[in-house]
Amino acid sequence: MFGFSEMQSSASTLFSAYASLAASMMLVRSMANEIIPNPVRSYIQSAIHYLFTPLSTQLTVIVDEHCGLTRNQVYEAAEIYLGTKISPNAERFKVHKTPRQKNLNISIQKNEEVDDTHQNVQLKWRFVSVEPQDRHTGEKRFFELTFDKKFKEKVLSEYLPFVLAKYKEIKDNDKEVKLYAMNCLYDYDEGGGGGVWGSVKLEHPSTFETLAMDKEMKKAIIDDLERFVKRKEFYKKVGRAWKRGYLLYGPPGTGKSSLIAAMANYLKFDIYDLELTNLYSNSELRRILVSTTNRSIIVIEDIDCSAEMQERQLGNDSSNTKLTLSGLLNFIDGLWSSCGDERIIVFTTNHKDRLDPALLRPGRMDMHIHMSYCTTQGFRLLATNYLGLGDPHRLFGEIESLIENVQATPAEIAEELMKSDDADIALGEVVNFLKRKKSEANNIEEEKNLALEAHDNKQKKTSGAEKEAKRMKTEKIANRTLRNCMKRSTRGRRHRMP
Ligand SMILES: Nc1ncnc2c1ncn2[C@@H]1O[C@H](COP(=O)(O)OP(=O)(O)OP(=O)(O)O)[C@@H](O)[C@H]1O
Ligand SMILES: [Mg+2]
Repeated sequence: MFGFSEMQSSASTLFSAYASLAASMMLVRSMANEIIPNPVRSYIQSAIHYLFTPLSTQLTVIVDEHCGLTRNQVYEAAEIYLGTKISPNAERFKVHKTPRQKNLNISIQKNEEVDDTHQNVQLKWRFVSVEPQDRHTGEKRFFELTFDKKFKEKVLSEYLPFVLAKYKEIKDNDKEVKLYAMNCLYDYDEGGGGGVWGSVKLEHPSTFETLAMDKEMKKAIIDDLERFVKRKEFYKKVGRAWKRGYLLYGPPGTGKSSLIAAMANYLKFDIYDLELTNLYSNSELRRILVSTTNRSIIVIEDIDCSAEMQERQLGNDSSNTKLTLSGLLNFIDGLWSSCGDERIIVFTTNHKDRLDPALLRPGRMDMHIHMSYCTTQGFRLLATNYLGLGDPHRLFGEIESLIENVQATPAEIAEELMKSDDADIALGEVVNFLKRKKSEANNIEEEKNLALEAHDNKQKKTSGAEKEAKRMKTEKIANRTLRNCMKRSTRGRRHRMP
């Protein structure tokens, strides 16, 4: 057993040992502080810290709201994307909408967390907002994305691009398609056009579902559009401007303008309606085209009527002071592509045969689309759309056999179908209309035949003497032309003689 005095002495020994150890430690530390330079010291400290801290398997990526002065796209994408991932158990979230947006936007609250899974990778997002430190700094907002370290590559190369693509999809869905026109009283504050163009919301309800046209042609157009929007890299690789040209031709009322609206609604591209008759020079045309935005359809309706533009001259002959077809073709051929991407150019005409051959040259307009008179297939689609018919109606057979022999446009058929909600009445109107049209066509044909017959008879009556006089007159003219040509060529040779 230890007595009290023994215990006292051992405690004091212990204390003095501790005191001397502490003193030597302090000495060593102050010596180390003096001998070992600062950077080496902090390296040793962090190495010791690393050795004694349990290894974390988690990695956190910070997605700041801004990168420099511009907004970080990944942040914007995360904000919108996470709105679609809010769990049903969430107790709070934010909702907002601007006048130009179609749908409500949902986003997460400060310090809220959202779990996500992508190809078996578990991810946790957290929205952090730091209050401003002083008057000069704003609120700092960012997302933290945490996941297992071993998926770092997968998250960076697959998951985040996936979030960006989803964001684009959501934005595109929310986008309002606009129709821009020049020198009109539309809203000029909408941006996109630098004051040259005014815009209104495109209210045209036409879609590929409502469009009556050859099924295969319709599919070919949709496939072509889809291929076009997906091929950014391809166009870059082959050094071509990322644009596509369509020529739509056919009689009035066959759906050319409706097809353009369907394309715009399908791709969510804005339409720029370019009225060439309002333009007077190539430089004006260039200015107008440069101020159109990406992801748009530039439309020139009735291009055959615009062909006269070649005649319109202003001032002298230099290429910029008059508007020419070649000026327009230069832009189409990609000279202006450096200031735009993802453009579609559409020309429409009622008379393909009247177009300048330069417009029809291969490679200029990528697709020539014929919008034809209503076919039986087209009629079925219109009847289904307008009357909501599920099964074939008893009048279909009669209408279809009439349609095969009459040139009626989808616009005309649609007008008849609109006359009543009652299928029997509306389809009866279609039958009457087609019959009327057929008899009109027969009458015209008859009149034409009669006129031809009369002409033939007149020809036959022309006497032999008259024929001989005509022949001699033609021969005289031919001889005179030949003499003139010979005179000119002799004169030309004389000039060139040394
Ligand atoms: N192929 C079609 N499918 C569905 N509806 C059509 C079709 N063609 C015409 N229509 C109907 O007729 C209306 C007029 O057609 P649209 O303006 O598209 O014809 P267009 O070919 O552009 O005529 P134009 O040569 O006179 O400009 C459309 O609003 C639509 O209701
Ligand atoms: Mg039209």
